[in-house]
Amino acid sequence: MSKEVAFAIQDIPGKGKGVIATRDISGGELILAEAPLFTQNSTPTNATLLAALKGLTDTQQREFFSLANCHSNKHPPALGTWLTNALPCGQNDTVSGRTASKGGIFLQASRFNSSCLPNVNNRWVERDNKITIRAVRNIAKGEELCLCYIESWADRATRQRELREHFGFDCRCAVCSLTGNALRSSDRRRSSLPVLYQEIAACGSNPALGVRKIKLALKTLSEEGMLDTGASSFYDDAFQFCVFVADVKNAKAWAEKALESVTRLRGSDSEDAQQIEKHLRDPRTHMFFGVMGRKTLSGPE
Ligand SMILES: C[S@@+](CC[C@H](N)C(=O)[O-])C[C@H]1O[C@@H](n2cnc3c(N)ncnc32)[C@H](O)[C@@H]1O
Repeated sequence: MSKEVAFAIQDIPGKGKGVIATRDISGGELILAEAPLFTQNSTPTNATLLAALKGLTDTQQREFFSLANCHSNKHPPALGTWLTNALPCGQNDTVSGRTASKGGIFLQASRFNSSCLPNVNNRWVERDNKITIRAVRNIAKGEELCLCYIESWADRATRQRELREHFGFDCRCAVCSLTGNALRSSDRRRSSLPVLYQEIAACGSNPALGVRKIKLALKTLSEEGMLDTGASSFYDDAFQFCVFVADVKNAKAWAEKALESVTRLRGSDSEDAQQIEKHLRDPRTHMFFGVMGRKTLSGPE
């Protein structure tokens, strides 16, 4: 991590507290690595939370209850505070259906607000028992640092419904504030992404079509300003299609894009990055190399 702390937690008008960059931050930079105050399985009850809180010091209990609680009308304080602040401790990805089996409360990481065009990404590092937060792009001093709490590949009405129901606020991020044609285009692009994702997954017997659809998905992400956060799995899929048909040159080109993207999002020490790096060195080591007979596809533009 860089010598100088990159952020400060402060009051943000209309959002309670939030996190502001106190200096310029480079894309991929590790901003925070923090151990949880405590963790729970992904669906705790008020009783399991109270039992966990008993194991904490008075100061830690006060710190927990000083976090935001947007569910104070619906749930007891411990559960309301958990539901407002818990972050996944494991892989959490609603598009692919992976859901973390536990969550955690973090005194700093739980202060990051949400945007549908986030500039930071969270990852749980099991080995270190810590959550890490990285910049997904260059960030200027003074910008607010935001995660995205929900699945961002959805139209505005869906995103707003989720954020209101689970986090009690009306999102006014740059994307939710679009109007007219700009909003319609954004909605169309974001709604098309989960469909493309499924279609690409079904292209195993037609890698050439798979790569064409991947290029369309990447164009869509780029137009939506989401390449930084959304492209890595598409790059990896394109790499795999090239591997199926023993297209070494294009497999390497896609793997390079995947590695660059995953490293920025998750760090070079992440399992995903290490796996891609291994295949980048020699795509022939991939278990599905050449399973479909030789063919030349295309590389990234
Ligand atoms: C995990 S907390 C984030 C930190 C919180 N703002 C605080 O004061 O501690 C989640 C809560 O922050 C607020 N919040 C997060 N993102 C927001 C946004 N984009 N606009 C308004 N409020 C937001 C909501 O009240 C939400 O329930």
